[in-house]
Amino acid sequence: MCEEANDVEDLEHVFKDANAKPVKISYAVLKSITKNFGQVIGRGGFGVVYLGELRNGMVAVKMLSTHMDLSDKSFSDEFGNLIRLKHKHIVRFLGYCAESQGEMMNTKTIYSC
Ligand SMILES: Nc1ncnc2c1ncn2[C@@H]1O[C@H](COP(=O)(O)OP(=O)(O)OP(=O)(O)O)[C@@H](O)[C@H]1O
Repeated sequence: MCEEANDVEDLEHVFKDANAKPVKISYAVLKSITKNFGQVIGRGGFGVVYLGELRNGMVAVKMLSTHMDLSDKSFSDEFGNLIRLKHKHIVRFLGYCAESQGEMMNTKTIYSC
């Protein structure tokens, strides 16, 4: 359904092109732009939000809590809705990551700016 952003340049391309469609982002890219999830900018009902830095701007990276028992269907319904949202008063959804890796086992991440 989505193109893949496997390196930071791919994501920077999506960031600068307002008409670009949201992409599937690799966990390595999220880890890199958040400097290993080093700076928390907020906490919500479903998880923690981290600062991500691209060369052309800053983004918010929302990581869903591992304690949430979210089925794959609920997760894909959620990002399916976010992909369709487009409004001047709503932050743009750039993409999502659904990889389980190492210390982030079973974590699913949504990424927005
Ligand atoms: N795009 C963003 N830019 C800047 N700060 C953000 C952004 N998104 C989230 N934050 C920060 O992170 C906090 C938590 O965001 P989050 O979206 O998780 O909140 P929420 O409204 O509780 O959502 P939910 O209940 O869906 O988890 C916000 O209150 C804000 O401080």
